[in-house]
Formats: sequence, structure tokens, C-alpha cells
Amino acid sequence: MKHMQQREALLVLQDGSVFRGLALGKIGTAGGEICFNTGMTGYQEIYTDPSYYGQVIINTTSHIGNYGVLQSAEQESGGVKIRAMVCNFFSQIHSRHLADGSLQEYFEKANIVGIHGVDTRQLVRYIRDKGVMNCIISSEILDPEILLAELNKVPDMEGLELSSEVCTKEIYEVGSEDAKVKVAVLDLGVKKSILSNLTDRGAYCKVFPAQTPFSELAAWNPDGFFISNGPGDPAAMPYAVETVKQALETDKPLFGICLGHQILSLASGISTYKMHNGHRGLNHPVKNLITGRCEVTSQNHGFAVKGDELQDHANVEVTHLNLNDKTIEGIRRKDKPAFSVQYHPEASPGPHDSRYLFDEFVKLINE
Ligand SMILES: NC(=O)CC[C@H](N)C(=O)O
Repeated sequence: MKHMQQREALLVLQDGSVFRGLALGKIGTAGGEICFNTGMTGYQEIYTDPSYYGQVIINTTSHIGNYGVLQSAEQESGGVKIRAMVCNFFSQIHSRHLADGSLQEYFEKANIVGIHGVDTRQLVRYIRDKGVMNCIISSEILDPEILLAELNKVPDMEGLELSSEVCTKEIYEVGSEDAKVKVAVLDLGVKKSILSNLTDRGAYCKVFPAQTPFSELAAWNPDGFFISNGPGDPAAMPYAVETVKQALETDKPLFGICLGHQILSLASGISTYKMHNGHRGLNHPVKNLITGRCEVTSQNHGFAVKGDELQDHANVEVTHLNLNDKTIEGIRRKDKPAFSVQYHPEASPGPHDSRYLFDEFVKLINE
């Protein structure tokens, strides 16, 4: 049995606060925007979700690593996308007979730096009150002053366009060619479980790189458009807004998730803003205003759509509302077959309350 490394590590926040702990993953230094996810399961899905690109994740669940990793089945993309990880207790020993490795080895191979032994309750309360900020973690430089100087080089998430860095470089197809429904997917950092939710419902998807001009998507003559999740600031993506505007002109069904929801909103004239703290977890209550039902949802976003601007747009209707803070969770166009949600209906490993949205999209296409 491999013994836990006891090497010291430091976490320094942008405002100069220092948290001390022990090293995990690769020995090194990494900086990014610090955010917390309250989900109790699905850590590998979080680490490989392209929407987390450039971010340092605090897992608030107290034990991480204990069920190891499963390379094939539990990755949302080809590899780890987070910049670094913070947790309370990190286990190098895993106990799941299906696992194909330990999280420690997985992070080492992916060059991911991390820190454990941190009181994540204290840290999260601190960030919750002060708001989102950048941070740096190191297990090689233990001088906070040097780290703070390094931290100044970490870019602000606001204004960053990151989809081009994580999306596919080549067009590819998923699903059966015999499928009746053809969906053009604009890959802004798409999660695998979104694609499988589409193909499971009989869609044949062609996945296009983020900056593909609309004419190329249209040339395939799809029956509908899907605008994916992804990292970065939606306001820094005029190219995607333009693609969605042109897709709306076709009057074909369009569905957007998370970043895709923010892009549909921008294409409909509604702006986005950076939240004091994002929503990241598996138990965010959302009310479907059409059915009156509550859904427990999986979420991961740091930007949101400006609710106060919606009243000026008669062609846009709010369909979903967050019951914790009343932020906008879903919209639909009244003049087009287009809708989107801020949260994650694919939600792997769950909850699955919102999967009906994929059914509705395919139904809209078939109609
Ligand atoms: N999961 C996502 O698509 C995230 C969207 C966007 N990057 C945000 O943080 O709000």
C-alpha cells in the first residue's frame, strides 16, 4: 500500500489570505479562479467537465479519492480540465472493484496540483462572503509573498474566451447515421453525457468546433441546433452569439445548456453578468414555471442572465427560476422554437429530474 505523501502545500487567495495543508497530485504550482462544488458524488465527472477549464475546485464533500477513478465511463471529456483541486480529506487508497486506478495517480499523470487537509468549511464560508476570486496552490514554493506575485499573473475569468481552447479541433459525428433526427452541435466545451443524452433519444449529432461559421453548420442541413456548455465568459464570445442569431433565423429547433443558455440570451438581446459566487453542486432547487413543478438540479456556472432585462424583451419568456436566489434558470423564445437552461439536465451522475428537456427538444424536432 502506497503511503500518503506528507509534503506541505499552500493555498494563497487573491486578497492575501493563506491556507496551509498537504500536497496531493503532482508536486508543483497552479493558479486559477477558486470555486466550490457541493456535490457529494461524481468528482471525476467534475474534474473532466470542460466548463471548469482554468478553475481551481474545492470539493466540499469531506472525503475525496475513496472510490478511485474509472477512465472510460466517468469522464466528461478526454481528460482533466480543472487547473487544481482543494479538499478536506484526500484518500490515496480506493475501494471499488471496478475502479481502474487511484485519483492520486490520475492527477499525477494529468499534471494536476492540489492541496488537502484544508478546513474547506472555513474556506468556503470565506469565499462565499468575499465573493469569487483567483488563487494559487503550491507544493514547491512555500513563501506566500512569492506566490502572491505569481498569482497576479493569473487572468481574471471576466472577459476570458476559453471555448476555443477546449472544443474539438475536428468535426466528428456521434450516434447512428440511420437516426431520423440530425442535430448540429456547437461545441463550446461539450460534456460527453450531453451527447449521449441526445443520441439515446435517436439523434445523430455532428459536432462542430466553437468558431465554425454558421454556413458550415447549415450546409449539413440539420433538423435542429444544440449549443453546448463550456468555460469562460459568454460576453467574450460574439462569434457564438452570431452563430445562434443565424441559427434562429432558420426557425429550426434550438436547445442550449449553461453557456449555450447564456449565448441564446445574448443573441436575444439580454446581457449576462458575473455572479458574486457561482452555483456548483447537485441539489439546486429550480421551479419550472410552465408546469409549476420543482426540479432538483445539477449546476456549474459563474455567470448568469440579467433577469431585470427580460421585461424589455417581449419575445423571451422565463421558464425556470432558481428557488434559492431567484436567478434565471431557463428561458424560451416566444417567436422561435428555441429554449435553454442554465443548469445541467444531463446531470451525470445525477439527479435526473430534468432529463425531460432532451425529450422535449427531440419532440420539437419531430413535430
Ligand atoms: N457549465 C457551463 O456551461 C458554464 C458557463 C459559463 N462558463 C459560466 O461559468 O457561467
